[in-house]
Amino acid sequence: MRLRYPHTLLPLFSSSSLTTMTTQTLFLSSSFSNLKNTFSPQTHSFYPHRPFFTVFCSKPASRNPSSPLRTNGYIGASHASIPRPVHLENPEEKSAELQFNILKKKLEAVGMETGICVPGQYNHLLCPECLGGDQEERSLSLYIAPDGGSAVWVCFRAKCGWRGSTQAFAGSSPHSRAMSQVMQVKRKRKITEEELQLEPLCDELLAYFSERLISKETLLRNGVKQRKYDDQIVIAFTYYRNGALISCKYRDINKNFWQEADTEKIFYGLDDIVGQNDIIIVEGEMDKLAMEEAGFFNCVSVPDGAPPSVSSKELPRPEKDTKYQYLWNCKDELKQATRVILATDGDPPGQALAEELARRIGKEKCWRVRWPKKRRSDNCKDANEVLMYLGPEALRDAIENAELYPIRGLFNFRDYFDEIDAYYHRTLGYEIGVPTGWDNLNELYNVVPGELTIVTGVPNSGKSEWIDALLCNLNQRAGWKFALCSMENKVREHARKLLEKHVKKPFFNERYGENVERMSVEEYEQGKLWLSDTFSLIRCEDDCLPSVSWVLDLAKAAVLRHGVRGLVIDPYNELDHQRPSNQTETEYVSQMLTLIKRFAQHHGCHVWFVAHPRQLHNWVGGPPNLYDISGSAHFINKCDNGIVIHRNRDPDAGPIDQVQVCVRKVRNKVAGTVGDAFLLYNRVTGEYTPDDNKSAVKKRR
Ligand SMILES: Nc1ncnc2c1ncn2[C@@H]1O[C@H](COP(=O)(O)OP(=O)(O)OP(=O)(O)O)[C@@H](O)[C@H]1O
Repeated sequence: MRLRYPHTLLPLFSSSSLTTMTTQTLFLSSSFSNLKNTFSPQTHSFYPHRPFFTVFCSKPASRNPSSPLRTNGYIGASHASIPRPVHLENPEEKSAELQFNILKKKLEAVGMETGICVPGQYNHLLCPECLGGDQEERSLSLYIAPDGGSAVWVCFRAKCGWRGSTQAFAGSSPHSRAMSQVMQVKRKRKITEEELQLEPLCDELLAYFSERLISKETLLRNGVKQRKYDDQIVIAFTYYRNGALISCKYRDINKNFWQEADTEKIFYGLDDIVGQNDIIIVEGEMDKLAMEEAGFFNCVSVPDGAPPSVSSKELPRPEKDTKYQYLWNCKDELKQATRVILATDGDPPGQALAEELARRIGKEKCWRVRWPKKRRSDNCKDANEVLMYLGPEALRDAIENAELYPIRGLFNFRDYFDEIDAYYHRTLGYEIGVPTGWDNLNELYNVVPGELTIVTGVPNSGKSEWIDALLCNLNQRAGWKFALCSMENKVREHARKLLEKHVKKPFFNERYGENVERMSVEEYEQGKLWLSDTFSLIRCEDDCLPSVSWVLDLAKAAVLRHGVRGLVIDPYNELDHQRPSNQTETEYVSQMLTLIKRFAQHHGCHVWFVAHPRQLHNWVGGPPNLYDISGSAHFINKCDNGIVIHRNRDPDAGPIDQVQVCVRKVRNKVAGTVGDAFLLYNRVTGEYTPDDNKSAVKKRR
């Protein structure tokens, strides 16, 4: 078999010629028929048109799964994966074999696996540059000339686009020349409408656009043309910059898109946004045309559609940002715009495109469009659908009602109106807090979900007792359930104290029972049910101290499993407070309280956190200050409510069962105000009642 060098391919293998290679020249070349005749049977499956077309065109943008040009454009080349032997019988053939082997070595030197490569065909390989991305696609299309003496390749992954060519021998004598260097070529062609043989749209295509409500005038203004490919007429969208034709994108009857080979990717309609303050970016040429029908000329379309999803990676450097080159190469036009309206498709890829564009343009000047409903259930997908289904007025409305592009962490009150409405109408309940159960204290303190109350007081002042009594009241009034992390309490002691308050009878009648009737077995059994139903216990079974995050994780589980509305952590010093050596206690407390507050807010759970005051040297028996809390002033700074529990121990100063509840801080005026309320403590049942003799409440806001 004789291998003949196809003269149409010769220019490919000089360093400059690859850039001048066009789809058209390859496509129209009469030599393909020669090739076909010459290389049978090896090339019997070699498609003269489509494969060249697909190899040397940029990646098509269509998301149509049936598209033969989709994703990697390899449809015509799949047979290349079947290795075919090359039979070389005479000296010329041996020489061809030699140069093919040299060529293979060169290709292997740049990382290509040439084991299954066949001359005269398109071979699918793993691209050594990008390794086929996450999917490890065989995205490199390698064409080896039928004589095995030269090769040209391109990677079809938009993010890679690696392309190049090489030949076995740079000169005439294979033995006298060193191996030529592998070249990478990324230069862009200059094109003209004449060269591309673009023609005015025929009546059939005008009718096609007319059905989509795109007028002839709009088509003319945007230079929409047609072109013959094979026997097919395709739509040609011309891409101009400063009045010069830069590229052309084609669309066939099956909605396959492809771009003129080796031309720059720019926005479609780029000249329309020059000097504009407001710019609209859409996802396709049809949408750009639709925008014009609605009166928006300041609109461009991206040249190659949307990505499947938002990239999780950092933004690449502009020169490496292959897919979005069209943004970088018109950055001046974009820079002068003060508002960029992203009117991409409403589907996930369209939204991913909006996000990718916004990431690059700067979200602060981006707006986004929500497409209106097409029918009762589904929304219009894009601008052209809005135009077709709802008309130009609706399209104008959609653009005029574009909303600010969301920026993570930056909100408007509007974003919270549902929540604020619920607050105003008090539909969630407890918006103004649950009363404590003691009328005099209710004027000062009410329990609001999601808040943090710090409770302090000197040792034995009755902090834990008072909190338990409060929980019992809240359960009785509002049915709240609680998670208890009370490290100092034995479980049975804690159960006793809670049951006494609930049943209002002593657990025992010895000593403190004072001949008051003891709770009956029935009452006790019922009480046990109430205990189990109302409280979840957070306890560290082993000897080590629990950390705050450990407690909060379990509290979260209690919220989700049992619907608890309150968490008690009693006391602070029984938690594990190991901190890094470079962190002060103040910093640590601040961070810890932030964690607790986040938990409270996120789960709408009120947290009572008991903290002891530091040692009071000259204590004269009065209530301590919140600033006396050991560890940090952050306790008072960060809490929503600060309460000091104090009890009188001097019979001359007043009744010794009197408890002073000093409300020292109330951040939320809806919840109460600062002041003191006096309760009387029942030693037998642990209950508290308002002290009627001391009903005056001091308010010192
Ligand atoms: N007003 C009061 N009159 C008399 N005894 C009280 C009063 N309040 C609490 N007590 C008793 O004081 C003891 C300690 O109460 P409690 O555990 O609630 O105090 P505390 O402030 O939490 O203590 P600690 O600082 O040790 O954590 C209990 O036996 C309780 O019955």
